[in-house]
Amino acid sequence: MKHLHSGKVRDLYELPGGELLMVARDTISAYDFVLEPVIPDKGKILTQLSLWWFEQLADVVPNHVISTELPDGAPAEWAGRAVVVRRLEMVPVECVARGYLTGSGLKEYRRSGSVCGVPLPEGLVDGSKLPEPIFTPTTKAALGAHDEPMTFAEVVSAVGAEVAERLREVTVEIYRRGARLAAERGIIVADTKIELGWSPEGELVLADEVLTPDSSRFWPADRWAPGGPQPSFDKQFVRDWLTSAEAGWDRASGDPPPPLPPHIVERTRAKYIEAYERLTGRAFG
Ligand SMILES: N#Cc1c(N)ncnc1-c1cnn(CCN2CCOCC2)c1
Repeated sequence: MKHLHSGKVRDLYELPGGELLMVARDTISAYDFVLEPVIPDKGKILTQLSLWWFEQLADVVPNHVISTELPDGAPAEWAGRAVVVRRLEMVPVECVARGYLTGSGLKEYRRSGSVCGVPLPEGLVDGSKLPEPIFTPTTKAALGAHDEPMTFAEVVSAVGAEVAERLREVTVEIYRRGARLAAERGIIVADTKIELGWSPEGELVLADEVLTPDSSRFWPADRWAPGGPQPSFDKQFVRDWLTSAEAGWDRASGDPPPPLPPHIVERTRAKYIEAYERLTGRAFG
């Protein structure tokens, strides 16, 4: 099959019939590096979580999933982490919704009191819950470049008013539904990025992955403490080890980080399984 795209953690292939095959790798990224070694089963765990969310959200927006059966010719090791999807005309906007202020949104807020042109109350800090979830779209930067924030007016210029309104409505609704369900299970979804595309029939369809720790910030709710960086549900063991004296890594050097030790790999794998089982109520395996 023909390779089309590679992201940090997933690849896209073209199948003979014109559909696409989206394959999740077991790789994990931190501090803008793809780390070594992989986290066993991460691709399968997050693919199964995303498939579950697609089912939960089918009443909000149709999705691009065709089949989870491994197509002929695909390596057996892709089983469980490869999804046959419809080929769409992707919308040229990264659709992001935020329910909490952190990362690039916090930086923009500190400079301007707003995020993507949306004015926010004074006095917010890192990790603050926003009064309402907001649509904070960005451009789709080329590989290696940074996505740039877009105001809603810029989205309108890019795709027209009606589509812009629909992008905002779908993105915020998916965030609200995901954040509410996750909160009931002890996980804060601080923000999420979705990808939307047009089907040949002109329908707006949810693509990519949805509400996974790769597309969203997952925080343990019982450790939420606004006023500084929040612990990551899935990546905190990795971040703490990489910045520990034991790792001996100088982040400012630009050198790639050292490989993760086995106990960090295993504890991180366990966190992905914990997120899957708490959210879906299903045992992984
Ligand atoms: N999903 C999807 C999809 C689709 N259903 N139809 C056409 N194009 C795309 C597509 C093309 N690029 N991306 C960006 C993110 N990719 C995700 C997969 O892994 C590689 C990166 C999405």
